[in-house]
Amino acid sequence: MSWLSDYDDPYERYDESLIRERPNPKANRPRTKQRPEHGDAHDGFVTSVDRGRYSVVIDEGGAQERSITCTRARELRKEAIVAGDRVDVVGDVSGNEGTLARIVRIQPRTTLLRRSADDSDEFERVIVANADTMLMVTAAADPEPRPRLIHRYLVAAYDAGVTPIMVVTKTDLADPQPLLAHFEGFGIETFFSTPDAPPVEALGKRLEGRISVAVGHSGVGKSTLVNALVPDAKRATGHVNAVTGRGRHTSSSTASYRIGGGWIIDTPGVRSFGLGHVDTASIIAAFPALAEVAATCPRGCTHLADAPDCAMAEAAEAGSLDSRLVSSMQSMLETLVTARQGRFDF
Ligand SMILES: Nc1nc2c(ncn2[C@@H]2O[C@H](COP(=O)(O)OP(=O)(O)OP(=O)(O)O)[C@@H](O)[C@H]2O)c(=O)[nH]1
Ligand SMILES: [Zn+2]
Repeated sequence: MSWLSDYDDPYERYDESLIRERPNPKANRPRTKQRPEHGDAHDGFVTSVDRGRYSVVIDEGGAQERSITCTRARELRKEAIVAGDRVDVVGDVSGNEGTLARIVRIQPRTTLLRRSADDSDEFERVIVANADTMLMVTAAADPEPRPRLIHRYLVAAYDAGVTPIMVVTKTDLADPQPLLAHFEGFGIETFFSTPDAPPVEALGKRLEGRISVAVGHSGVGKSTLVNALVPDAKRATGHVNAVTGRGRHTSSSTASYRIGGGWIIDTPGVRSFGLGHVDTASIIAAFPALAEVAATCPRGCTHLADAPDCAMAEAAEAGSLDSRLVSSMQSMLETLVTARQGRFDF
């Protein structure tokens, strides 16, 4: 069979029934059972996906760490395999020129970052698996910050159980505080970056050992930041790199960079974050204190600022909930509702 018939959308389609079944709402469990003949499989980490070919790192962190190219077993045809996935691999795992191994199993995921194609579309695509951190890059100016785009990132992160952290670049050009005021209630860990002082040390330490997914729209300085954090990342953009598999399709493919014992996954899949699939309750659940109060809201409460008898708003008023958290949440939910109504887009 030609590999062309195994073509993958880079943000592969995902069978929603899998999500409904998963016991842990923040992750999914692959359906495929490990077959006995794959007992000798190797552990791998998927760094990029390109047209049915997967770049997979074998012996991660070991003396023989290497990147190999894989295809996937026929029984996994309907499964989305994305950067960040940990997989079982069989076949020729030498990584020698021209060799091709085979992914036979997706290991259970801790998180799954998803998006829908657009805000009215409930069909989900998987972007990145197993990320524990979302590195949101935004500029204080040039381009103008887009608080509602950041709401989108946050919605996707909270929904997936991924911790968002923010890097505000270009603080040499403008005061970042007005932007940050939009999210102050969420208590997001924030770093600042200028060309003279990229937060290499502090951020490097924060990302050490993590799987981080980098998001940010064009021009905010994401590449500049990643290059500062990962000195050989630049080389990775110029030619096909052994670890990242990044090459010809630099602008349209996912790249994963080593940072300490962790990874930064930079993917174009997050440029547009359709929110059609997101359920309000799963975002509120990211804040247990909020979720507890929201459970006592009138049935079908939107929790928006104008919602009648919203327990969240009442608790903020009474001082039993952080009013900044409630107002940040109200404003983020407003973005979600507005987006769903098709009243704005990016
Ligand atoms: N003044 C200032 N300029 C910056 C800063 N960081 C990046 N830039 C400039 O902003 C421009 C865009 O930076 P990039 O790193 O290419 O931005 P990007 O987010 O990767 O954008 P794409 O490559 O389109 O995805 C470049 O001209 C950078 O030199 C900063 O902190 N301050
Ligand atoms: Zn409410």
